[in-house]
This record gives sequence, C-alpha cells and structure tokens, in this order.
Amino acid sequence: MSVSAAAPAPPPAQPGAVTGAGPGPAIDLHDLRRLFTGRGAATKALDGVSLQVAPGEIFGIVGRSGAGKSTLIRCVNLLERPDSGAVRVLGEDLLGLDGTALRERRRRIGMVFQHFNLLSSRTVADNVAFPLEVAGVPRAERAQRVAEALALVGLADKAGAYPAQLSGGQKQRVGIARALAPRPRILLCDEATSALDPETTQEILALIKRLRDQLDLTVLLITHEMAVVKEICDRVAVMERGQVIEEGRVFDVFTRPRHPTTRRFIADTIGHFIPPGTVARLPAPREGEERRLLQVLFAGPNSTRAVISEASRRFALDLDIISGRIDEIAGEPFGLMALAAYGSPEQIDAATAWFTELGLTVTPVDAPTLQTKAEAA
Ligand SMILES: Nc1ncnc2c1ncn2[C@@H]1O[C@H](COP(=O)(O)OP(=O)(O)OP(=O)(O)O)[C@@H](O)[C@H]1O
Repeated sequence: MSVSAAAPAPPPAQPGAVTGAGPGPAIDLHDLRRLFTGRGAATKALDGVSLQVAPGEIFGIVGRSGAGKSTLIRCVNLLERPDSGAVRVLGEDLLGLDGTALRERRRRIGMVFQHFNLLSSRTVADNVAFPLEVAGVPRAERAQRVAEALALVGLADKAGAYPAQLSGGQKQRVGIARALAPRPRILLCDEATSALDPETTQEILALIKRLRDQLDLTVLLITHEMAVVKEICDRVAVMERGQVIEEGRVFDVFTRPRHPTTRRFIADTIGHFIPPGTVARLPAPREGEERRLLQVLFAGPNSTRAVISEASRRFALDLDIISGRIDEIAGEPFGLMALAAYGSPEQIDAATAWFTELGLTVTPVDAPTLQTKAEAA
C-alpha cells in the first residue's frame, strides 16, 4: 500500500483571484503566545504554537474545549493579536501591517463560523454581498460575485430567501458563500460543522473539499471532532493547554498516534476495539502462561491473517483475534485488530517485537477499561 503526498496537485485558480502563495507556506505561525488575565488565574491560551500550512492543503487543528484552537485560528487573520510570535500569511508578516494594508490582506482570508453569523434581516444574496459592501466593491461587480459565490455552494436559487427560511446546512452554505465572495486564497473554518447533524456535516465537508480543489484554496479548520479531520484533512495538529502536542499527516497520526490525548481522540472516532463481553468469555491462561491483550494497527502491505498465523508458529503462541476492522483515512486503508496472546511473557515479547519490525503498531491494552497500559499508569 503506497503512501501518497499530503498536498494535492494545484487545480486551476478561480478567475480573478489573487495569485497563490508562492513556494513558501500559505500560513506560517511562529511561537505564538497569548495570555489571558482576568480576575481569576491567568490562562495561557497559546503557549508557543508554531505551525506551517502548505498552499492547497486542508489542515485541521483538533483539541478539547479550552485547548486554544479558537484563539489560534483568530490569530491567522488577527481578529486576535498574539502577545508575541510571528504571523506570516501568503508570505507576508501581518503583525507588521495595520489600517488599509491589513484590511486588504484580510480579504484574502475568508472565515466560516460555527453558528453561521448571518444577518436575519438580509436576504441570502445581501448576506453574501456584505463583505463586498464593506470593501467598497461597486454594485454591478458585487452582484456578479454574489451570483458566482452562490453558484459555487449550490444555492443560486435561494438568493432572495431569508436565513430563517433555510436549513442549518443551507445557512452554512451561505456562510461559506459569504466567505468566498471576496475571492480569498485562504479559508478559516471555526467549528464549521459542529452545529450540524451528521449527514449535513458530511455534505458541508464534501463542499469544503470540492472548493479547495476547484479554487485552489488553503483551508485551516478547527474542530473538536477527529471524525472531521479523518474525513477531509491532509494534516492535523492536536492541541492541548495552548500547545501543539502532536502533528503530522492525518494517516500517520491515526495509525501511529504518539500522545495519549491523541489516542483518546482516535478511540472516540474509530471506536474501541475490544468488546468487554468478549473479553469476559476468553479462556483463562494455562499454568505458566500469560494472557495479554494487544491492539494491532496495520497500514502496510502485510496480510494480517498470514502475519498472525506465522507469529503463532514462529513463537509457539496462541493468538486469538477478538475483533478487527478495516477503515479508510484520507483515502488510504488501514486495519485495526485486537488479539489475545497466550504464551510465556518472553514469547509474547518476541512476537510483539516481530510485529513491530514488520511495521505493525502494537499496543498492550487493559481490559475492561480498554485504556492502553501507558494511559492507565
Ligand atoms: N477573551 C478571553 N478572556 C479570557 N480568557 C479567554 C478568552 N478567550 C479565551 N480564553 C481562555 O483561553 C483558553 C483557550 O480558549 P479557546 O477558546 O481558544 O479554546 P478552544 O480550544 O477554542 O475551546 P472552545 O472550543 O471551547 O472554544 C480557555 O481557557 C479560555 O477560557
């Protein structure tokens, strides 16, 4: 199974768009720090965050509530100013700009919000036109750009409707059209699907992906759901307490998570692997034997069935498959399996080392808590 490059081939740019970011990153954040001081204890919302997002990439930032995601994404268009650090967007240092120059650069960065932020007294078309009015775009051009943006999100027939007449998914499409109307190069999505049901979430994620391809956009999104990351992101950063604790290609982070927090996120998304009832029914180890539960992740060309039967022969072990599933991340298949290994500790250690040599990721798990041993410690 081959591993493909993270960033997609750049498709043709949107007519009239500002040209791409050049060879460097589209977004380059360096050592961002932001401290909030209130009446209580001070909060380090950002505690030294550095990130680079390549042109054309969909980059996800995932983390629990309070991890610092919103503060971080708002630093990209300077809705929030970091206390220190550097914010380079499309090759330019934004912190060095103000007034007209900053407003002009911000137009290259569209933003989509969780709760859509539509003006209820304005029609769909007038909501989409709003940022163009603020930017002083002449009326005729506004009308053309609004029509173009609504067509891109599949809402050309709703131009005269009011937000109250739309479903949640349609409202978010309007939010996306409004973000696209100024023809940005970068799209920031702040929990864009968190207020939507699962089916609508899929539709909106598919739309964002198509727009990235069609318009050669760079997308930075924040979410608390690893499922969103799994669905559309090329790379992901996991945040905790104002820091990035893990970062990489989505496939790598899912198949070889290093941090316990990342493992918990992944377990929430792709499920736990050892049904407790099954564990209760497993035979007890024989005299002199140990029973160890192992979670095995495979993402390579090895057929697990062959690997398991060979390990059983080589190391004189009994290996029971308790559960298994094949899933797909960013278009690449991977497998996840739970095994009960019966044998001497040395035999099980030797088999585990052999699996690891073959490129499988083996993690001992505790039943019935289903935590990895490292997390339980
Ligand atoms: N304006 C503010 N004043 C004081 N504290 C703030 C402010 N904005 C954010 N914080 C604090 O900074 C930390 C990070 O908040 P942030 O909103 O960036 O996290 P988040 O990961 O986006 O969480 P959520 O998904 O709940 O918004 C939190 O502890 C939050 O309470």
